Amino acid sequence: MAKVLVLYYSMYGHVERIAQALAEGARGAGAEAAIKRVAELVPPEVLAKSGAKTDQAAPFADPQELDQYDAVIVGSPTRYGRMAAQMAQFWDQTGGLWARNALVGKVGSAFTSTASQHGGQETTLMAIHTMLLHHGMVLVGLPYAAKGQMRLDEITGGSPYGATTIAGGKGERQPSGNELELARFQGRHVAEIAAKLAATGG
Ligand SMILES: Cc1cc2nc3c(=O)[nH]c(=O)nc-3n(C[C@H](O)[C@H](O)[C@H](O)COP(=O)(O)O)c2cc1C
Repeated sequence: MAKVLVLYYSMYGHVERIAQALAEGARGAGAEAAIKRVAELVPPEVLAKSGAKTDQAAPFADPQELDQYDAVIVGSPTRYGRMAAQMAQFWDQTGGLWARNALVGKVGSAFTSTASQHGGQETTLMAIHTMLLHHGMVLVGLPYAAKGQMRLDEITGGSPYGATTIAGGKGERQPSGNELELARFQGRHVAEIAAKLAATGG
């Protein structure tokens, strides 16, 4: 059974919801899936003023635990077309893992949320991919076999690089059924590939 970590940062809950769907998908493929988040860097009074969702059930991850998983799926809201500082700061503490090649050959995957439809989802996903490649991870995206990403009858996230959602300028839009289904597909796909790699000792 593959061990999958869905590792996320979410200020307003959109990325958190996609993280849950990814874990559901991974569990559906027989994996053991944990959902954890990274530490907040914004002061509590600023968070309160900005209406942040502070009640998130996921425990905080320790950067040193990443080598315990067969796959790590990394999600961050898009900030100026790249990942949030909270997520980058977490990975900036993984130099020791990098130095001993601890994540080489494990599966890495990415997901994100933007306010606007064309607000930089792919650049964020690929920035996460770059980071995962530096660790020697094997990238898994969201194949077009997940047909929901071709939909044109409604506004939808989802790209071959990973699951996404569109939150709206005030965070008023929640992940749609289609976006959650795409995230479940990605979670299943990651778990299946991680299980195959683990079975071959990869
Ligand atoms: C500093 C900052 C920069 C942002 N940059 C972008 C951006 O480049 N493109 C975009 O569409 N949304 C941008 N947003 C909106 C966030 O992506 C949005 O709040 C997030 O996707 C919601 O996800 P969450 O609920 O998981 O926090 C930005 C938000 C902040 C606070």
